[in-house]
Amino acid sequence: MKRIIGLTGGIATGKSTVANYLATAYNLPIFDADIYARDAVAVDSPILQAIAQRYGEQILLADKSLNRIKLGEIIFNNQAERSWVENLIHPYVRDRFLRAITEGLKTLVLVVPLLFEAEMTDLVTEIWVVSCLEQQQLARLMQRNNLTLEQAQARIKSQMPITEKAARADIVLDNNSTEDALLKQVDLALLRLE
Ligand SMILES: CC(C)(COP(=O)(O)OP(=O)(O)OC[C@H]1O[C@@H](n2cnc3c(N)ncnc32)[C@H](O)[C@@H]1O)[C@@H](O)C(=O)NCCC(=O)NCCS
Ligand SMILES: Nc1ncnc2c1ncn2[C@@H]1O[C@H](COP(=O)(O)OP(=O)(O)OP(=O)(O)O)[C@@H](O)[C@H]1O
Repeated sequence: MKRIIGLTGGIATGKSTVANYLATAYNLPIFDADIYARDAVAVDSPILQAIAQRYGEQILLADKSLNRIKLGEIIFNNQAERSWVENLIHPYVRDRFLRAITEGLKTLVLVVPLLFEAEMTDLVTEIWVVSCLEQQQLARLMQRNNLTLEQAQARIKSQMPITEKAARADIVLDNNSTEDALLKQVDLALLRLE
């Protein structure tokens, strides 16, 4: 049976840190929902055209690509608009995952920030949640993305609370301490469910 790890967590809780380690230390193939979601809105794609029709040409940059900051301002502050955008993009992301799973080797890792929210748990055989306290999450998010407190809080609030995600995990990776401490838990998690 294939082993398909669904790696999730809250925004900026440490998913990419874990995924990079799984790729470099264990040579595991990584498939990332955020990258597929970017492909979905490539210049001239039908999905980007639909977005431009709804929000006007101002949602595009001079080179016709998506103005991600503007779309973020809309969807992280308005649940109805977020659902509208997600209904366009998530089926595309799911389809790309399905193809990756069919073509993939024995063990693969799907990095899916919205694994629960977008109902993609059926794609994976085990769920890992990278978790940290909201204060840490806020600090890391504000620093990495250069966001104000309000902007960072809006993004966090648009996701399922991390405690709920942790309650539904097979493995919870605690990322309140150092990166080394996080990666040691990854070593154990890989062994535990083998
Ligand atoms: C709004 C957009 C343009 C902002 O782009 P930006 O470059 O600032 O962020 P990026 O795409 O790298 O996402 C960063 C993180 O934001 C969070 N996030 C993204 N979309 C959502 C969403 N719809 N709901 C909650 N959190 C989200 C995730 O934790 C993600 O890892 C972009 O996030 C987007 O297109 N979102 C809708 C598609 C989606 O749901 N993507 C999630 C993966 S399926
Ligand atoms: N244990 C840690 N100690 C200090 N900084 C950390 C730790 N873990 C992660 N970070 C930093 O926090 C930020 C978020 O981590 P990372 O990018 O791995 O999160 P993510 O869950 O993949 O984020 P996103 O949902 O936005 O894709 C990064 O700048 C990362 O370097």
